[in-house]
Amino acid sequence: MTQSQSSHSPSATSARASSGSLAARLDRPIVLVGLMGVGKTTVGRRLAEALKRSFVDVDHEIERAADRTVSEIFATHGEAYFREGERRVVARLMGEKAGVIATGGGAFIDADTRALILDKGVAVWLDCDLETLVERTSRRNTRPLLRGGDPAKILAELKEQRSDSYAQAHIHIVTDDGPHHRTVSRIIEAIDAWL
Ligand SMILES: Nc1ncnc2c1ncn2[C@@H]1O[C@H](COP(=O)(O)OP(=O)(O)OP(=O)(O)O)[C@@H](O)[C@H]1O
Ligand SMILES: O=C(O)C1=C[C@@H](O)[C@@H](O)[C@H](O)C1
Ligand SMILES: [Mg+2]
Repeated sequence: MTQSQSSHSPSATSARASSGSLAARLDRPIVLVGLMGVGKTTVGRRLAEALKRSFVDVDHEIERAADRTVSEIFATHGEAYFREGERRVVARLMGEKAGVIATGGGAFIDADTRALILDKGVAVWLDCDLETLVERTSRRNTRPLLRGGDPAKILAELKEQRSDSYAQAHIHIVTDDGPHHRTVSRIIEAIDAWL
């Protein structure tokens, strides 16, 4: 979509209008949670732009601090070590100025991390169907949990195991393959209604 089409579309206009009021009223970080490939990083960055807030991706923060990729951390130190780092990074971010935070897919499953996010932030569960997750995560081989077998089966199991935890988020958004600005608008409207 071109810039001029986007700036004249009704949903882009309504995203701008409601982002103004939300930016003034919300004093907590917006924390995106949900399964691998649902779009937390992609949508989170655009949401932050719409709200003129800072954006932090927890996976990227961990990689920066460790000077290693997520895959290397899993391979060298194991998942428990990664979760500890994840908990520490989320705790630090939740104490900082209100911005937009994209978590890694497993962060909200850890009970301590989840409690912190629910206490100090507004948790938004991004959700979509399994086929879409399988297709999107197949584009890059950066997710260690999907390497141990059939990614479709692993994602189905994770969806089953994790949905009760994700459902504790303050807000639930079922996304589609539509333009990102539409998802951003829907998140802003849902937070406005929640406030
Ligand atoms: N609404 C969307 N429509 C089409 N493609 C999308 C959408 N959202 C995300 N994608 C694509 O899906 C892939 C995965 O998205 P992204 O990395 O943002 O997921 P994530 O939720 O951050 O995953 P992880 O938990 O592994 O960090 C990317 O290639 C991204 O461009
Ligand atoms: O769902 C998960 O547990 C993960 C998702 C990714 O974002 C990374 O945090 C890591 O690959 C683990
Ligand atoms: Mg991500």
